[in-house]
Amino acid sequence: MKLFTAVLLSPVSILMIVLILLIELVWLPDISSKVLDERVAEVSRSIHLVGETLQLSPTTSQQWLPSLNVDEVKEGSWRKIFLISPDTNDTQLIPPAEYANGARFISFPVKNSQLIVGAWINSHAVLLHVKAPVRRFEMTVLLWGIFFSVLSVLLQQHMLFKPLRQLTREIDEVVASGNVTALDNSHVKGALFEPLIGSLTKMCHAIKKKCVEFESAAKQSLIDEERLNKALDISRLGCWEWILKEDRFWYSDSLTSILLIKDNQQLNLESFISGVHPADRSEVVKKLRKMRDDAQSVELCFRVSALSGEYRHVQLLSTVVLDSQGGVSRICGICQDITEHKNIEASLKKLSSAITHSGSSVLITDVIGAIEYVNPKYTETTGYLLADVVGQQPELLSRKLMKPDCYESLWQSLLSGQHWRGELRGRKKDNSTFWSLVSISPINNEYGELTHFVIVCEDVTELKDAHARMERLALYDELTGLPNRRFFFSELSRLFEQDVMEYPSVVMLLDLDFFKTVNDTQGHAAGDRLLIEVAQRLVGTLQDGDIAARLGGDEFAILINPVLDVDQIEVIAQRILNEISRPFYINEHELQISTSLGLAWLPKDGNTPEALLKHADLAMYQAKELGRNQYRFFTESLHDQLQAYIRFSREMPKALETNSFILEYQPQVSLKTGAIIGVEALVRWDHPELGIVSPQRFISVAEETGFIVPLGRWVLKTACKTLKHLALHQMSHIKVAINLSSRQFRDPNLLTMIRQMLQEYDVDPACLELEITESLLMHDIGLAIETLKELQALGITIAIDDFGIGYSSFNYLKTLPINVLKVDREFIKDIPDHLDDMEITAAMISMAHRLGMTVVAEGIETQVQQVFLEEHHCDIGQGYLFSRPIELSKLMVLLTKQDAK
Ligand SMILES: Nc1nc2c(ncn2[C@@H]2O[C@@H]3COP(=O)(O)O[C@H]4[C@@H](O)[C@H](n5cnc6c(=O)[nH]c(N)nc65)O[C@@H]4COP(=O)(O)O[C@H]3[C@H]2O)c(=O)[nH]1
Repeated sequence: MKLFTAVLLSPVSILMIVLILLIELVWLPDISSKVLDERVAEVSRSIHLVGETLQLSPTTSQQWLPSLNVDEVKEGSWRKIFLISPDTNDTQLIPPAEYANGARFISFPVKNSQLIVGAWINSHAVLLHVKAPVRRFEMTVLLWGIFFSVLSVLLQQHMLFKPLRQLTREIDEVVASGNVTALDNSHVKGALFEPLIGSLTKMCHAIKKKCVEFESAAKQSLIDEERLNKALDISRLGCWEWILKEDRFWYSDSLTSILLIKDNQQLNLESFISGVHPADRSEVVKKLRKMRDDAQSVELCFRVSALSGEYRHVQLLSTVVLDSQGGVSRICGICQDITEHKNIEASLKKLSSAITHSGSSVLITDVIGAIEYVNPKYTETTGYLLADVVGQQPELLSRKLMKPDCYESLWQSLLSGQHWRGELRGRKKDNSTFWSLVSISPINNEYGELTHFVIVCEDVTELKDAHARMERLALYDELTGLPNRRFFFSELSRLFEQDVMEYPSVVMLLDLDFFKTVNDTQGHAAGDRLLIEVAQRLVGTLQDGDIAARLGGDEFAILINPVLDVDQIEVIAQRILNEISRPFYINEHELQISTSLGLAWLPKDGNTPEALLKHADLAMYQAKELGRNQYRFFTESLHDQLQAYIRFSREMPKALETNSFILEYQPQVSLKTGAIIGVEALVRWDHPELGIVSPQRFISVAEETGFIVPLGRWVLKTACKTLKHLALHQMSHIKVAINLSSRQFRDPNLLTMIRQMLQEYDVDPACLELEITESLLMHDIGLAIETLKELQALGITIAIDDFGIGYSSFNYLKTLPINVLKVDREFIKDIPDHLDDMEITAAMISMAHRLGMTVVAEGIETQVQQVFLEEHHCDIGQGYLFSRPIELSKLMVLLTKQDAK
């Protein structure tokens, strides 16, 4: 069909069709008409000849010939020609008789015998004659035309369309593959297309080149876009546009995180404003409206907040875009996250305010030390305003007021970029000088170049004065003016550092007997006065070069170095004892005290200052134990005591765990009835190596180490168990007294512990007696009284132990909540030999009774003592005369026997 159309539409076919159409429509009709006319003329001539032949008068004939009506009738392809006599009006058709040359001649008689000659000419036959060669010609032309058309179409197909299709396919493939340079022309045959292919290839290369250019431009544009986005991201910047007509905001991606909005969130004025921090909203709305209404560009700083509570500071810069009528159509601008700037600004503000309001003077100088800034504190301290000193070098850094080596080291460290700190002297506007603790820090810029110094000065003039005072205080006792413990210790240490000691030295330690009581009864001022006078007397007993120091409280130390005459030491010691035991007159009161002296030789009695002092201390305690107002030298046996101390303090906690402590009970007998009415619980230590150890050996150690607290708890618990045991055996009238040391008494848990114990063992508090000593009351008398009252409120009885041996005073005793007074064994033991003791004992019993107290006499060993006490109405007796301390089982036997009586 395609081929047919191609052939039909080929130029040859069209030319041929035009030619045939011309022949058929123009030339053939014309020639046919001419041939037919010629034939008619010829037949007319024949008919004429027939007329002549028929002898029709030529005239006549000629007359009628012209009038001969030759009627041409077209009837089918025939043409009839008639020759009619002029007179004849009536014509009758007579069928043709003869044909010749396409004409049929007829003759037929008509009315009046006249002849009518006629002829029919078969025009079809005539024209056929004419058309036949034409038709042949046309046929020939048609055939050749078709031939050439087909040929041309085939040639076109072969030479034009096929390569063209191939080329098209190639181009399609290239287009599909996108590889413009890959045009393969090997399949495209025909020289016709070579220029085209050449041009196409060129075009491809040109396109390729353009593509490459385009691609690289596109790549570059992508890179540029990415860079731009990165730059926007890094600078925390975004673009935005407010399309007013639609009330819609367009914004760049980077703004999502800046404005804390969701990805692709549609924004209009309302939703945009809803993201603004509530406190900033009204201002933002006002400014945006102003922009819109007044076509003004504005700059806005505000906060945006997210639902999470997070908020950021942003800065909005805008410009208005006008439409053709001059109205504002859009507002566009940029928006930057300035949170960090704001934070930095805030911290800078803080820093600046801190510097301005700093309590220290702050100066900022340039790199050569010229002042650029001073804060108000500097002005306050020195009197200089910024205007007075700007551009000048601070005096602090000048050579004038600094030692040369200090100046050198300061500038050396500063110029090497290091911080410097030290004390410098400055000068005020009034020319007076002051001391500053100066801290100088070099400031580098972002390139690491030294640009400034920040100098912070603390006025330490007062501090320096105080320091000097403190140094004095650090080495000297403020009250007495004597060297203090530190001074004494360092002097002692200095001696130990000597390699060879030509002469020995001696250390004396002393503390005042009953000083605490003086303090409590006469007041602290009197106590202080006493200490001052003691110090003066001590110094008075010594020679130049000897050191008397106050170690603290009522404790003094003396260093005699060197000791040229060993025998003289005892003389000095005795002199000291004498001096201290001389009465003191303070506030018009006569005070009599004594002291106990402990002496240790250097280097014999200690390898270190600590050991030497410890040994002198031990000797002093021994002097105290031996009755005070005496001196003792350190001996090896004292050293043994020290060793025991160390050993006991280590072993006691374990002993408690292994139940190595035992409680014994010493009966207390009513001197009226002779019946046992109570017991004193006394602890012992059943030591695996030492056997039964007396409390006199370990209680002091336990007190010093604090172990007395758990040990005391154990004693109380055991005593409560015993009380419960006694109650079970119907002996609930028997009281148990336990000793309470001062360390236990200061334990804040004491009351709670006692309450719990009483409750746990269901003990009647009235059966429990707590024995305290006077020394226990010395620490904080107010607190002690309060505690005792609380214990009494529980129903517990309080007894004061060892009464009479201290600075006991009935005046003082009456203020205390005490139920029982125990007269110490010291007063009993020498009855009846010492009249003094007997008188004192009698007085004590009598006074105690007046104060409503029960009196217990300790250490009764003889009948005489018992009788004496009974005579003086002592209530209760305790001592070996009645019983030694015994274990519970033996006590039970004793009590059972008594009950049986
Ligand atoms: N020469 C002689 N001595 C007599 C006579 N009658 C009693 N003694 C002894 O005198 C001491 C009386 O106890 P203290 O004055 O409370 O003196 C007690 C007390 O202060 C303390 N102590 C004992 N047990 C405890 C305790 O559980 N806790 C506390 N904190 N201290 C305790 O140990 C000190 C000594 O206790 P002990 O060695 O048991 O010595 C007991 C006792 O055995 C006598 O007729 N002649």
